[in-house]
Amino acid sequence: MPQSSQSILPQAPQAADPADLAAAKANADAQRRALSGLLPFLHPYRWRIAAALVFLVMAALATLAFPLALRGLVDQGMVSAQPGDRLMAMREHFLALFGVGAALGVFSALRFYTVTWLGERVTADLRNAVYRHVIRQSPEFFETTQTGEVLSRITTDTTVVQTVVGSSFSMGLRSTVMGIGAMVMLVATNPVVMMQVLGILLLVVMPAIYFGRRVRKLSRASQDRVADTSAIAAEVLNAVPVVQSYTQENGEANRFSQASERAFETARKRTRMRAGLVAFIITATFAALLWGLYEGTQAVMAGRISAGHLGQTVVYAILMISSVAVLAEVYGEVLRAAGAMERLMELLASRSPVREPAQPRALPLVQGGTALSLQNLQFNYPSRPQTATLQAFNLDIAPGETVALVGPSGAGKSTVFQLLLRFYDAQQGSIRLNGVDTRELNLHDLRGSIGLVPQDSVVFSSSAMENIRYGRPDASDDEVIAAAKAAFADDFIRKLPEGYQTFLGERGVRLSGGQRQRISIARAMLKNPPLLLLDEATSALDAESERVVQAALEAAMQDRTTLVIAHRLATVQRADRIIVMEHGQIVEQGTHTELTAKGGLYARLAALQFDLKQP
Ligand SMILES: Nc1ncnc2c1ncn2[C@@H]1O[C@H](COP(=O)(O)OP(=O)(O)OP(=O)(O)O)[C@@H](O)[C@H]1O
Repeated sequence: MPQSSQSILPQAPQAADPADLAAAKANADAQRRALSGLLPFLHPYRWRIAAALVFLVMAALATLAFPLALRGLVDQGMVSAQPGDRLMAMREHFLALFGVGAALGVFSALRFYTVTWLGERVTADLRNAVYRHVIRQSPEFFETTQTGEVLSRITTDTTVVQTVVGSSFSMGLRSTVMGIGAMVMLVATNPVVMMQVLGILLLVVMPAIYFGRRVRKLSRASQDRVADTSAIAAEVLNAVPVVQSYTQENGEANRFSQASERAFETARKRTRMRAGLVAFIITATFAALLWGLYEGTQAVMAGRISAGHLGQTVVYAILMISSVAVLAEVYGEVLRAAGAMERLMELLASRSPVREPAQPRALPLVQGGTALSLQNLQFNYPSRPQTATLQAFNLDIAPGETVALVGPSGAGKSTVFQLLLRFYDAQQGSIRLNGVDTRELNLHDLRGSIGLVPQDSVVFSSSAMENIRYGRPDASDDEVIAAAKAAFADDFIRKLPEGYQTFLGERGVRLSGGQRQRISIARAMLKNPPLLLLDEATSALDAESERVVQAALEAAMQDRTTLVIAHRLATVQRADRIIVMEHGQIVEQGTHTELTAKGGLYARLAALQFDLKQP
């Protein structure tokens, strides 16, 4: 877009504007903050970094020694009086040149290996840290951040950082060492040319810094657009059957390509900015070199310097100016990484609103289940602060009791589970497990004592054995099989092509709904928690599957406290107590018979849902 290049140039005269200065400072600060976020990741490898530096300096010194050896060859080797001596001297000089070349080769290889290793290592650590952090975030985080976006951050953003740590950074350092080395050599051999070259360098560096600000912003924007495309792809790829059944393939493909086009457009702007910079630097460098060569040849012809001296000066000047050119390029890359790092740091800085106590209390054990006490709960989801999802909610459950939660859709039944697991904290009131407030417990202890069988059974892309073992990773094969038997899953698992070792496909696509549920129930039974939360599925199971799933659930409820969001008549009838919820409140409670006799909401729901006649 024309405005991007035009908008930079007129900014210069306004630089004195305090708002502009403040913006520039904030920008530089953001850049520093983003990059300093890398330091903790580099720290463990400081000795490798030191080794890389040594290799780098050695390689740079070898490069710098090359013009010296060349000068020796030209001025001494070639101009010796005796032809025999000349041959000897030539051989020595060529040997010296070869030595320099070999040193350059070896040290460059060592530097390359060490630095690339660092890049890969630091990126892997960064990826792990971001993933480790994100996976601990509360559901609230995922309400605003799409999974595809997180994936893109973990993959593409870290790859940008990798380019810098594993390559640009070392290129930058090498160029700095070489640039300074060449400068020192130039000062020693030709101070006048040196001053002139320095002047030209200033001309090259200043616009680089100027362009850099925009490059970083555009880099961030470009990474954001790439993340948008990932977010769309992740969402749609998880729902391909729905997309196809609504024949929305074209629509979805277009939505994706629009997002990709936006990503391309931002990348194009960023690249054009950098291309402008490169054009400027190369032209300036060429002009400087040609001018230096012209001056040099004049000096040789006038006999003021030797041909070897000129050759040496020209090589140093090329080295120095090309170092600056590389540095400008590296600077662009570093800014790009700062853009990517900025977002990664934001992810790493996000704190879950569900805080763990500094001094957690131990969860006391109670025989036969967990005693639950929900007192005066008042809760609204953070994204809907005006709507109370639960209000004045009081519920006490004795150890071993089976309590069914029923009520119309949206009454807040699942919300009770969310609060029990402490995915959210209630604004008022308390939840106690065996007398201890859940906020005083370690999240690991709290959730470790609860088994959840969600409505949508989650099956991971691994074998049946591993899927069930997820409930207790240290369980033996026999224990897994016992849990599968208890959950009525053993039969169908054995009939799978490779029995317990059968790969179940991503999200368990190779299983039926009822089979997935039984895997999920077996997993919870293997965990053997004192408190079980069951969210019964209403999905259309055939009568046979329904019967086995029901049997599996009943087996799971033995010897523990169970809270079940009940949809099945059988569950409701067998529950010790039924809690009827409406608009986030308990409106009735009792047994099936009591509530049916009462003729209230439950009786109406039962008549509708369970096809019962109203009393
Ligand atoms: N993450 C969320 N953010 C905002 N509101 C939410 C969120 N999750 C649920 N709600 C709202 O809270 C209310 C209670 O939802 P909940 O899922 O607890 O109902 P439910 O009784 O389990 O319903 P169903 O039987 O349909 O599953 C609903 O109005 C729902 O729209």
